[in-house]
Amino acid sequence: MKITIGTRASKLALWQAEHIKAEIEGRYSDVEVVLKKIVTKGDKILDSPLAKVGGKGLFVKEIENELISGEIDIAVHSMKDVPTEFPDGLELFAITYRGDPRDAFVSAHGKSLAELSHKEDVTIGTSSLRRQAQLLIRYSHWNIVWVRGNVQTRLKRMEERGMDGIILAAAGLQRLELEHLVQEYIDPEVMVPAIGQGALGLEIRSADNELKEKLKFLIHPETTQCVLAERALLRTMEGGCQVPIGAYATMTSDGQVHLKAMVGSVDGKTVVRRESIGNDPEVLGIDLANEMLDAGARAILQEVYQDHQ
Ligand SMILES: NCc1[nH]cc(CCC(=O)O)c1CC(=O)O
Repeated sequence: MKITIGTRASKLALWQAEHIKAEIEGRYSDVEVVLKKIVTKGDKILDSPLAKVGGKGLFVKEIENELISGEIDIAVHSMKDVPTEFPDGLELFAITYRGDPRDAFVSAHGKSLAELSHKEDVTIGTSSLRRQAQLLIRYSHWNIVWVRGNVQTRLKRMEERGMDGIILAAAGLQRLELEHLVQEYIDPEVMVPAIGQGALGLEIRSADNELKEKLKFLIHPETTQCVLAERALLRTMEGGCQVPIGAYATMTSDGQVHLKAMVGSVDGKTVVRRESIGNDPEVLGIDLANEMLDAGARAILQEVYQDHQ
């Protein structure tokens, strides 16, 4: 049997696809997995201002089209880039084990966030409103600048533009064997991670029952429950990937889902934080989102959408 995985061509995407390929081939000696690289709209406009307002699914549409037409059988995504809605005929079949969910600080001159906190004229790069908001909550006098592109490009821009550092996902740096660049890992309480950060997701055709049967071993039940709660919250807030929303869920020792979330204004001046514990990830995410919307998140998000249209 041959299975084709569709993937973006960035080093990180390829690592993730290779990782799933190795898992499948390690499990079945009679299955051959091949990778097909696909260029997405998001890849083409990476450095344009358009990418900033990109909208939902900039990195997945072309891949989904190839799934529908049968060119590929599986799409491997970073969970945090997967839209909350799927086209007819496709589904998010598996959420795999979650790696490191944290954000990481890469420092240009070996200084920690605490050391930089007293300095004037600090410039930090990020490509996420979530990270920007959470940096400004603590360090309101810092200058936050936009860096886009894949992990390697962002590191290069940091040097070229003389920034003091950038924030990246720990999981991405670890997968690219760039862990040595991390100055510090930021506690998820201080910087709440992006929805699904660190987990991988497999999208397949809903009707492909044979493949589903074969791949069910990749499903990680605890991660799935946690990420489903985070995604229910995001969906209820109608947030794409470019919103200042963070959510991170863990399992309690008695098997419940503990969801913590924050919504912050882009300038870091207003923030709504809530947490809750429950058994049903969907209900938990939806209820917490509604509670937060009523507690000020609705106003924050409306302002973000107005400014970024
Ligand atoms: N938005 C890009 C992206 N998508 C997934 C990761 C990292 C890996 C992950 O979170 O699973 C990154 C890089 C980053 O945010 O620094």
